[in-house]
Amino acid sequence: MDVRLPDPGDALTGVDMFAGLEPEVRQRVIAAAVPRTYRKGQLLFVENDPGDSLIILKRGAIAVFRTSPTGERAVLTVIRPPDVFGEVSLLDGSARSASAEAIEDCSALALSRGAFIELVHANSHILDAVMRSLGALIRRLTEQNADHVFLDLPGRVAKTLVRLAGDSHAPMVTIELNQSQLAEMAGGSRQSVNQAIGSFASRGWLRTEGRRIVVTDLAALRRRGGMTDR
Ligand SMILES: Nc1ncnc2c1ncn2[C@@H]1O[C@@H]2COP(=O)(O)O[C@H]2[C@H]1O
Repeated sequence: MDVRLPDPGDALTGVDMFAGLEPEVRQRVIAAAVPRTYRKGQLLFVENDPGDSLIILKRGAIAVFRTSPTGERAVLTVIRPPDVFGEVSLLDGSARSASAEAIEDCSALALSRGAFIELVHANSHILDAVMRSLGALIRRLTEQNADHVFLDLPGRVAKTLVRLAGDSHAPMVTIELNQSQLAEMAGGSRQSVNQAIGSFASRGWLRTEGRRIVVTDLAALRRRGGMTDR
């Protein structure tokens, strides 16, 4: 009997930017990329560093953040695999637009600027995907701007939690993020974010378990974050 095993995939499986590549080009990307590991708490780069590589995250989680002159952090996003980041400085040849820190132990592949630019020029699929990823970044920035104008802090906390829960349809979703990281993402003080979390917990929308937040009513958080129900 002919038994078909599931396709084990490769290092680029699931990464939108490299989807639809011919196998030969795909192999060239993998061959050009250098494996990297980052320990939890390790800084990958800080804003204004020269942008020398694109990072393809295979395992772990990375916080992308900016730091104010007084040292406060604003987390712009948390990258989880399979995803790519660090493309902005490679494309415009400028310095890193934000800093990146491993918030879990990570493994990744780093593609040098030269290899990335060569692939973008040689391959219309990659060019399309790069444009899609820049479009997505611009939409995200527009939404973040609007949230800061139109939502109060509990609304931003609710929306941040929904975003972190991803596309889950499960009745309960566990988010591995402590309250300071959540405050950095929602753009508020720890104290006011704690108050918002306490009020959501008292309504039965979530519960906290140490460094985790277990969301029990995603629909209620979606409504509080001004998001339309699916
Ligand atoms: N506001 C943001 N939201 C999501 N990702 C971002 C944001 N700003 C920067 N990044 C990512 O963080 C990276 C920092 O390095 P680069 O500027 O090379 O490329 C950047 C993007 O990949």
